[in-house]
Amino acid sequence: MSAALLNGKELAAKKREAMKKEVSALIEGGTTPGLAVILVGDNQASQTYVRSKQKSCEQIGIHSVLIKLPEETTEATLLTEIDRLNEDPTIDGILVQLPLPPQIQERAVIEKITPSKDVDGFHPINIGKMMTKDKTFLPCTPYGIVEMLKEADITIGGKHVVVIGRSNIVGKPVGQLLLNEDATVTYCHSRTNDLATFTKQADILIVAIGKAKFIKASDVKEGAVVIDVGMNREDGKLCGDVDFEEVKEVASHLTPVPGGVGPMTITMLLENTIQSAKDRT
Ligand SMILES: Nc1nc(=O)c2c([nH]1)NC[C@@H]1CN(c3ccc(C(=O)N[C@@H](CCC(=O)O)C(=O)O)cc3)C=[N+]21
Repeated sequence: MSAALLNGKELAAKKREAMKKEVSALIEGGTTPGLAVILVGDNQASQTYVRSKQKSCEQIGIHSVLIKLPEETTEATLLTEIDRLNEDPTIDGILVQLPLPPQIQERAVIEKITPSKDVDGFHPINIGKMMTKDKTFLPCTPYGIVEMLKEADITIGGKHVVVIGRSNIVGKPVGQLLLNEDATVTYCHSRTNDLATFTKQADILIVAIGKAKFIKASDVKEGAVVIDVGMNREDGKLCGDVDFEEVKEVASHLTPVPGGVGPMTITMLLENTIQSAKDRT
């Protein structure tokens, strides 16, 4: 058996084509969506991601502003910068690239962003709204995963979803979003005993643990849908948390890395920014 690929790159391109038209119409009506990205320090991976976000904005006509701050920036300086952007009427979305240097508290920064411009969906108010299924900005990676499942006509309701990883940006919210879609959700993590017992029960397996090729064919039920959120660099090559060559023989659907979840993450960031511009009062 060979799994069907869940092609995130292709779906991202399709969605961005539609967004381009939407942005043109918004600009026509006098509203140019604007995204501000703040990058503190010169982490190599972060610079690459930020460049990719900017390029994507450009492609579809979103106005993007990059604010580069030095590694030694204090928390107070960053908070002041965020406040300025909170008040800036040309900015609909604010993204502070994570991780931050150790002298800056992530929590304080996320809470400083006004919830109506929190296009990452990381603010506790927006997390709360997601839990209660109120309208809000959904975190981009989980949102992108749900969009990919829907595009492939994969039923979520009633399915057993097993999530490996419990981060605030991927594991926890992706489980919550799929619960909102009536899945039965199990969370596993680094302290789970006998992990394979759980993974083998998954109809939909979401892997976000940050260990290259960690999930093998023997961990996966025949016909399962496998979503690989991993982004590991192995001698310059990008590689997921799933052993692709093995798992493609047992899964019914599988996301590649690169070209799977990653491009959808950025696409949903653009979507949230457009939504925010539409909500401008
Ligand atoms: N405030 C904040 N929001 C984020 O959304 C955020 C962040 N901080 N910090 C870092 C992570 C990581 N992240 C990625 C997004 C897209 C790809 C992506 O498009 N990857 C391509 C490959 C890229 C390559 O070749 O390096 C792919 O999977 O095909 C990867 C990683 C967003 N993050």
